[in-house]
Amino acid sequence: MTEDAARILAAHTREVADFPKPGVMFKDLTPLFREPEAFQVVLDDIAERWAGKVDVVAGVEARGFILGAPLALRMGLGFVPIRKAGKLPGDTHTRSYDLEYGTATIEVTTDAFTAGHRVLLVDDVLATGGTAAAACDLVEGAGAEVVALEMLLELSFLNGRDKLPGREVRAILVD
Ligand SMILES: O=P(O)(O)OC[C@H]1O[C@H](OP(=O)(O)OP(=O)(O)O)[C@H](O)[C@@H]1O
Ligand SMILES: Nc1ncnc2[nH]cnc12
Repeated sequence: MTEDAARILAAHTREVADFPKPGVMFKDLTPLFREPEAFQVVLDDIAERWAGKVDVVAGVEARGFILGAPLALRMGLGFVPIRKAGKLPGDTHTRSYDLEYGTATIEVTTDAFTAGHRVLLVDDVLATGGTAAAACDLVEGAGAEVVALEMLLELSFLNGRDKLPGREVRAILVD
């Protein structure tokens, strides 16, 4: 990420202690999402990095949608929603995983990806890495290739990258 984009991202992150559970320091990116000029700088940074190198953008519910859909449009690509369990109609692939503050199951429809498609996977925060690892598994189980992950923020003390060996992960490291 360019220094400009990283500075803007840091300036538009709000920290909320003890949310959603005691002991968790929540990194809230809604200040970024509600400032169009700042959000555009971050989207442009990601779009320029991956232009011509990916075929589709996928994002994880819910905050990955806020980032992924405008990014995909900006890149002239389609967007695939990876949703929490029970929300998508028809046949789905499913994965369950542990979160910093609970457990979750995510799904994608079996017709979402074309075999061999190069996927850019996006979300707002990499914490334990459970969501990202499960999402990679889903995409690749569906026959597509995860080219890289754009996560905006990475919580350094949770070592989420350990669950993503060999993956290209772009994110700003935060405490
Ligand atoms: O690295 P992990 O420990 O897996 O955590 C990261 C995930 O947690 C948050 O989503 P959350 O599940 O809270 O759902 P939301 O987007 O609906 O708020 C965040 O947006 C990531 O998807
Ligand atoms: N501490 C945190 N802040 C924001 N999103 C998260 N997702 C998982 N852990 C999180």
